[in-house]
Amino acid sequence: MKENKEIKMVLLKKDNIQSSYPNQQDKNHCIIDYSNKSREKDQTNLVEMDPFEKYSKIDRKKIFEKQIKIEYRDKSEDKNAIGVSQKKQKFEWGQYKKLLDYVLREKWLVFIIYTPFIISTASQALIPYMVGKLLNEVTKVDSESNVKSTSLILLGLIFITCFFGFFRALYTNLLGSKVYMYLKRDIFNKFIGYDVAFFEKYKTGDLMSRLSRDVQTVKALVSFNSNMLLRNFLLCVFNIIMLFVLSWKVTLSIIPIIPSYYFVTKYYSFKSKQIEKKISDINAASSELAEEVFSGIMTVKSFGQEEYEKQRFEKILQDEFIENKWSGVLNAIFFTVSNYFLSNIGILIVLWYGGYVVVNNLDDLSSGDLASFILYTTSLASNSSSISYGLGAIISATGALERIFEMMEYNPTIKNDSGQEVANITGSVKFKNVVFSYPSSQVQVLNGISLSISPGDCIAFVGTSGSGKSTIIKLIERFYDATAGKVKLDNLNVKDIKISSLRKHIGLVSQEPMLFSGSIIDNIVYGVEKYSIEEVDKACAMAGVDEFLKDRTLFPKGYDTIVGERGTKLSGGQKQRVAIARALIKHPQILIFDEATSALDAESEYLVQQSIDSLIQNRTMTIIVIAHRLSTIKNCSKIIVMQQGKIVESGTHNELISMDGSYKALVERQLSHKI
Ligand SMILES: Nc1ncnc2c1ncn2[C@@H]1O[C@H](COP(=O)(O)OP(=O)(O)OP(=O)(O)O)[C@@H](O)[C@H]1O
Repeated sequence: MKENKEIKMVLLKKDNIQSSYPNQQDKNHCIIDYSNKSREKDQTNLVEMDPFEKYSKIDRKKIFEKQIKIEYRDKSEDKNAIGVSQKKQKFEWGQYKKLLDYVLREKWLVFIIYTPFIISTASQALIPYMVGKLLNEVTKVDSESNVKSTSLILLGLIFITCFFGFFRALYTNLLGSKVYMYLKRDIFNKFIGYDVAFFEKYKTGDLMSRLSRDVQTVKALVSFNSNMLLRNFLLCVFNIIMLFVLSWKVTLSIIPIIPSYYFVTKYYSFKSKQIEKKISDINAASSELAEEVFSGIMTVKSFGQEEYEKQRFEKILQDEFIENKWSGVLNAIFFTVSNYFLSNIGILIVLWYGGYVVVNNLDDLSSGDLASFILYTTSLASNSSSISYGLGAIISATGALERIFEMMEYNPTIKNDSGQEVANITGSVKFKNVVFSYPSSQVQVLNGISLSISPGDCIAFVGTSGSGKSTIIKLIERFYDATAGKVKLDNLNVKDIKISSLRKHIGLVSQEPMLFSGSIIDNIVYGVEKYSIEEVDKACAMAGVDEFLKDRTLFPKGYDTIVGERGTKLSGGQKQRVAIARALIKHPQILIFDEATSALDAESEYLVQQSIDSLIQNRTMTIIVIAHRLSTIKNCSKIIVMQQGKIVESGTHNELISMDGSYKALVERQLSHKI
């Protein structure tokens, strides 16, 4: 690890910084991932830079005061180090083959789209030609009947273009919406089935982007961009043919304009993509800040930090404004050059040289043909610039597809569909020499845990913070697999039990109860297919929900009271009691309380504690508790004391007190602090 004094010596191109983030285990240790490839190639292009300018959450003041250590990681050779979103995007056929599978689920629609597509494109291509023909007729004397018939043909072409164009647009949008629905459904269904490690590997923001922005990009590709690209390409080819047919001499005179159009548009889309990327990064930073501030509004207010947060937001807004300003400048330049300058210059050349050709009879070109020629020229210009737009859209869609399919092809270590169904269990749990490290870290969190819990036991885990108590629960629930050793339920290795079957027998009440928006009863019967109202009443009575629901002035709708988003309309204690009722209605053989009262105030803690204590005393299932309350711990058949991933003591309350060890110290500390 390099010390901060080196920070100013780091010479890196801005684009070479991949990410900078604090180490999860140690906030005073920060990691900067960078790619060093271009260092050898182009030393002159390197600049001394501040690697933290990307609005990372790292406290910059602390960095420069050298309170934080910086570790640089050269990721040049590490292909997986760069998130897909940061890879250079290019066309990849493999991704499109996967997308094609989705598109071809609607074979008939694809077939239907291409019929109106071909007809509308062909008729549109003929319109400029017929305009020229009409002009020729108009300029002829005594040719009224031809004017009429030519006008009718032109009208017919316009009608055909509109009619079939409408159906083309309608069906391509329908196809795009269907692919969008299939893809979004598959993404959600895949994600929800993945193991917990997946949700640690990818940030929630990334998952949300796959489901929103990326699928939207793919939808735009299917419903619009791919179709338009093909249409523009066909029109370009047709325009060029028509220009040569009308007059190869005048065509040669405007040839230099066509590539100019193409290159101006290409440069514009390249530059605007760069600016868009910056704007989108800044935008993400502002959303992140707003989300953080609004979700932690109590803390912000209690520390009186409203002004500070306003300033942080203002700084981001200013940066966003500058980038938006540049985007505006770029747009103004582009539209002036392409729409005003190049197109008008093109028309001028055609009229000037074409007029000269017509007047001097240098080619077989009439004034009507000249009008067709101008229309084909402008059509060619706009179609060729649309092609480079379309190509840009395809490249962005490639990136989106790559990100989507990378996550959809994630291979979870814990699979939902393997293992056997277990209809009934007695509720015994065994750990045999269990060793465990979290997938995201090398640190060994459990070091050879062996324990045995008999059916109907009440076991309490106590110990210092970070000693591994909650980790044990996660292994019983099989959120993770033990790195070594065995976790057994009723003498069956949990790895051999089907996940849904395993979790059906376990009721978990965690520290922060997660309620879903909906009514109280919706939350209680969450995940239960069949229930009777008597069962709900019984679970509510055992959990103490009936205690607060009795108050009809506060809860006039009883079970049907809407709890609000994440249960915000209920107090912490009320939410926790609903969570207990939710665990009980499953009739679990193993009931787990993981610090169920620690996030509550004293009054709520007392009420929830009463429910837990009575459940323990009248228990009909195995109960596992992580708690610091002496009353709860005392009533358990066994207390396991943990320290640094190891069991250091175990026994009943009285046995442990007589051992005069860690447990006794813990109890004394608790009594002296009246915890
Ligand atoms: N998802 C995770 N990824 C990496 N490390 C983790 C993860 N969750 C917990 N840890 C680490 O595992 C260790 C044990 O954590 P655990 O939550 O089991 O402790 P605990 O005894 O329940 O603590 P507390 O009483 O404070 O809740 C801690 O050092 C913690 O930093």
